[in-house]
Amino acid sequence: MGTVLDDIVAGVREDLAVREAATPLAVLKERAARMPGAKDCVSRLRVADAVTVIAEVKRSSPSKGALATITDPAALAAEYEKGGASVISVLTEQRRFKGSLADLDSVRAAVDIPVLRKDFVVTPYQVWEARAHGADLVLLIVAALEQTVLTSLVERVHSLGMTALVEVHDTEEAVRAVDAGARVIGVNARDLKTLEVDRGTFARVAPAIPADVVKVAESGVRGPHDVMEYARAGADAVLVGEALVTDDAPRQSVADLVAAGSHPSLRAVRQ
Ligand SMILES: O=P(O)(O)OC[C@@H](O)[C@@H](O)c1c[nH]c2ccccc12
Repeated sequence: MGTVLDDIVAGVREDLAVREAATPLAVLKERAARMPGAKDCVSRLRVADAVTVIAEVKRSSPSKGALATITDPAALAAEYEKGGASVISVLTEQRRFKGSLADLDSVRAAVDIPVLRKDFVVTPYQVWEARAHGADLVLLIVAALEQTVLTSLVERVHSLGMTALVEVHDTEEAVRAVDAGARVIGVNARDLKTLEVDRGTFARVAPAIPADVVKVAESGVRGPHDVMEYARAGADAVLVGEALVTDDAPRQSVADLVAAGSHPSLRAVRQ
């Protein structure tokens, strides 16, 4: 029996085959060419004296099941932006996360800040798709990719002007991400093979990431306190989903996380 990650990727490949049959790569490339260029993300994610916030549009997850209905992802994303989010993450995986490329389209049209396509990207077709739908960043998960494939996908993302957010869960994967040319690395506190969350993961893995690479702490942020913990461990940004989609006042909650990320007490530890 495979891991949760194997199961998800198998489903993603099936859905992908359907889209590939419907929309040839050449058509996607034409659409991508007509899109406004991707926005620079590194400078927005790494800001002096502050941890930035990536706020996620997420309906459901394999670990928790249904989280929120989110009938209007554009409206939610606009709230996140007003609260001070630096980037919006949009889950586009359909089976487990109940996302879609249509969600990406509506969020893209609703906000000015960069948008991340969050999916299980395993082929160049999905990278073109991300650009054709206006994404500025693309998630690439090291645990789901062989090294040569990872390297070529990072290159493809960067060659289309987008930024790869390369996700790791341990030191070995962090080294692979760096070798593959990642400029932004996300350390996921959730193990995608078991779905368990360990908030200590970031602090253990961060030392393996070079100083010039942007460090994102992903998953398990419950509120301002966790943002400050991740900040003290050296995070440049945090990626938050569940705590925001299950909140009645997402704009205020993003604002609270942003405020925690620039709390004066963090200056001394972060210089
Ligand atoms: O909902 P949380 O615990 O705040 O986590 C958000 C985000 O990190 C999580 O959705 C995530 C991180 N890496 C992923 C890879 C695929 C799907 C989802 C994810």
